[in-house]
Amino acid sequence: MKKTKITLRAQSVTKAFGNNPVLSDIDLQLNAGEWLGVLGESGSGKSTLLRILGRFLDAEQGKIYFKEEELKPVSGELIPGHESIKLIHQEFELFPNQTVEENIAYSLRFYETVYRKEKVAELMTTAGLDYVRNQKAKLLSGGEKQRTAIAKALAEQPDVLLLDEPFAHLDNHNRRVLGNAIETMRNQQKMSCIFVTHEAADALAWSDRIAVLRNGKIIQTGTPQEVYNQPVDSYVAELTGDINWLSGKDGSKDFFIRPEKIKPTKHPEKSKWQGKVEAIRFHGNHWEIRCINGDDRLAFYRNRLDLEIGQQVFLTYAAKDLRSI
Ligand SMILES: Nc1ncnc2c1ncn2[C@@H]1O[C@H](COP(=O)(O)OP(=O)(O)OP(=O)(O)O)[C@@H](O)[C@H]1O
Repeated sequence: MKKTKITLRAQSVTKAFGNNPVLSDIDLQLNAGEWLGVLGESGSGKSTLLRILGRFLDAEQGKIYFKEEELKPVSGELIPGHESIKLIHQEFELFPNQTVEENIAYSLRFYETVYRKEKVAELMTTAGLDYVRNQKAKLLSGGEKQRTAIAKALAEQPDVLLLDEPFAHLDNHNRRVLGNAIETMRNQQKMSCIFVTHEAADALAWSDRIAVLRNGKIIQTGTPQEVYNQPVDSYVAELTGDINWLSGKDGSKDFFIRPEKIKPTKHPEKSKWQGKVEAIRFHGNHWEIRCINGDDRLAFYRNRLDLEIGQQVFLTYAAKDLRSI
């Protein structure tokens, strides 16, 4: 069997700021070539974890390994960080008065001129930055800054890229441009990446594997499909998407089901739930139909609008799609 190569590993990492415990007993590994999304709410400890992994902050307990090497504490070092690990902070840290091209070229300043120019041109094209190559960094939009920072980091050909909320504050267009740029860069430079995000959609779309962080603890790791379809608890279920709760035998809300697993049926005798349409919401690529029956509510999705408010609906689903937690 092929052995998985681990690029970066956190072992039993614990961190507190004063009396505030921020990370407890974190075990995490990043495999070679893998994109790992750390998904967690604001304040769950994501940035702290990245800073420890990037060697900008020391853990109180625990160890960090890069490949086989145990990393030494940062305190006492003149320059934090690690030459093979690049952390891109939320503030990007570009040279504000230098152009996009100059910012990227800086990372390659020790290389020979012809190679440097070629590499900078290639990175700018990949990151979709040609049209702003002569723009000063301080005048760039958030998305352009983010792409410049990533291109600048990639110029150094790190083994590991650590991205702190890469899609934060970006509109849909810029998310797509950045996403495409990341995809291209990812395919070209076989590097590993950990990105942290509070957006489930980003974690689901861009990760090979997701680690869910809650109050400084990793409560689930798995492929996006595993985390979405087999969440370990209702917290992960609700963090990663919409759910409907269904009553168990004693009336408690024991089961949940994703809205996309529910279908209307024309055969009342086959239905497992019935009610009236209470509200209809348009989400662009689907309609959300919200139904009510007494105190119970259920939502499901339709890709065309063939129901109206007040209409009686009979709904069905497969037993395998019900999850109990
Ligand atoms: N240098 C620090 N000193 C004291 N407390 C800190 C420090 N850095 C972070 N914290 C605290 O640690 C906790 C976790 O912060 P962290 O920035 O890691 O969370 P996060 O999940 O990245 O949040 P966000 O998504 O809002 O950026 C927060 O309560 C924060 O206030």
